[in-house]
Amino acid sequence: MNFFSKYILLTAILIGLSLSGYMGKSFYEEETKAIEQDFHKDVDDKAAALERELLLNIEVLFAIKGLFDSSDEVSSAEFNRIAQSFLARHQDIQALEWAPKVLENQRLAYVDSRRAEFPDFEITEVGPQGMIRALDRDSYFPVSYVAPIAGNEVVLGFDLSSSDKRVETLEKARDLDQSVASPGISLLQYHSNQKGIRIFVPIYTGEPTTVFKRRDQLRGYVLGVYRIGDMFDSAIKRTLAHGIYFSLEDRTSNSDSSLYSNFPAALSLNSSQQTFAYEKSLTRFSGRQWTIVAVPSTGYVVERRGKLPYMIAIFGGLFVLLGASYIYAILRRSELIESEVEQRTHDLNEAKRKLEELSQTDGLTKIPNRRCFDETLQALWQKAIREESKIGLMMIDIDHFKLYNDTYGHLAGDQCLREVAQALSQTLNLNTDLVARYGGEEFVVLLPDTRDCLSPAKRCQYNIERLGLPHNSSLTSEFITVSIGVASISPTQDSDLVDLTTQADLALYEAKNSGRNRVCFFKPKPVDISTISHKENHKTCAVSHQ
Ligand SMILES: Nc1nc2c(ncn2[C@@H]2O[C@H](COP(=O)(O)OP(=O)(O)OP(=O)(O)O)[C@@H](O)[C@H]2O)c(=O)[nH]1
Repeated sequence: MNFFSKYILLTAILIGLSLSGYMGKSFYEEETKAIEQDFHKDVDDKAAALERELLLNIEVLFAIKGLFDSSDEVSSAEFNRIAQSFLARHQDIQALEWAPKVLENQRLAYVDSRRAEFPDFEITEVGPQGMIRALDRDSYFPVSYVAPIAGNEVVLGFDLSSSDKRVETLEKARDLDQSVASPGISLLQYHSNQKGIRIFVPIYTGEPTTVFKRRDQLRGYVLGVYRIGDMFDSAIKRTLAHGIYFSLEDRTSNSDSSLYSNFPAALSLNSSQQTFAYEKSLTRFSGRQWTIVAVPSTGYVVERRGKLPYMIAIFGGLFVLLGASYIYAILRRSELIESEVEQRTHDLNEAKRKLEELSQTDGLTKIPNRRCFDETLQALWQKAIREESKIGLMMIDIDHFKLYNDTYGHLAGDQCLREVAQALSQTLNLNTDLVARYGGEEFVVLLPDTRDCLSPAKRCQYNIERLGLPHNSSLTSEFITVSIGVASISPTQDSDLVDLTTQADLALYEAKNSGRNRVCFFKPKPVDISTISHKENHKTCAVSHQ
């Protein structure tokens, strides 16, 4: 597999995996948004339920206010009767109370009148050691009626105006003629371990329309004490979703005050939960601004998480890897086929090369054959014409070879031919010269660009005789000898290639006729026969063309 294919495949895998991951992530984010919307809706539902609960509770106070508005003297029994009917339906009310305005000069008479019902009755306030008789002041707002009395006995006679902060709240309610809620308060004195709020509703004589008249005509306050935890729980029970952690904050003033929380003590929020954290402010009521802070539990999120994003990422990735494996297998297979084709082509080329070599080689002597000689001569001829160079040709014939065969046998004759061919090949420079078997016991040597053909011819004649191959029946020598005809030509466009072989042949003929074991050189015009002796017994002749 080449680098480019690998690079493309790897890039495709990376892109595929990234896309799968991206799609999985997109689905996951979409799912997160849907869960977030669900969560907001659930919290909004609960906030609305709490608002309804609060309104209902405030309505209870206005219903009791109606009782006081319709009568100047509401007895303890009347108050208890209506209060009990509300308490039966509102489980989150700690107490419903009536606190009339009592001036300092009315204190004794008032206390006496209340003692008719409660012998130990006293106007009280919180002292350093517990409840004490209220200190003297211009006016008091002692809790006269309490329903239910059980569990709330301690607040009977408690002067609401014994704390400056509370006085502030009372005066606000009085001046505005509205219900006003206190900040979160401890309900320990009511034997409750949760936080609560008091909501005060002012009661007047008649219907005062100005602040001054309200201050003047104030009769007292109807108040409700509410357990915030229970109120919150009963509101939550009316909605369906579970698994949400809530905390209720009073954000009326700048400093937050926690009124209620169902967060587990050791809860540490993970990043997913923090992502979903949501705050919902309730409609302002009785002068207070409450806010719900909500965080889903891990179960809430897990319950709503589907497996689709993971499936998309995992199966997408697997699909990409499978696809890539399939493509890899196909590429690998085509690569194997390609390499097989290459190997076969190589084998074919090798076989072809060998065939060509065989077709150019003589089977017996393993030197180039006649065909090779003809083709080489043809090529050299054209080259010599272009380069205006010479070509030399030797025709070498073993002397009395028939007699050799007859004497030593045909197989020995074959061996003799091999040795002569080898001697010729070793004598000449095969890088430039071509030694070939011309046929039978005849050899040719092509000498390209050679001015002196005679010297190599004589070397050949000498080296073959020097082989010392015995030839007892030879009429020329006791050893194998050769006759050599040499011709040399500078070819032109007008000259004929056959001329060279003819001339060499004529020279060979002359060598044979003039006694064998010699070199004859063809001369184109008559010349004097000159003898150039390499060794004394190596004869050379020249033959002129007639
Ligand atoms: N052993 C063997 N002999 C061959 C081969 N080719 C040709 N011959 C023999 O070579 C001999 C050539 O004989 P001739 O043409 O009469 O020539 P010669 O006997 O050498 O006589 P001159 O050439 O005149 O010296 C023949 O007897 C062929 O049979 C071959 O491949 N192997």
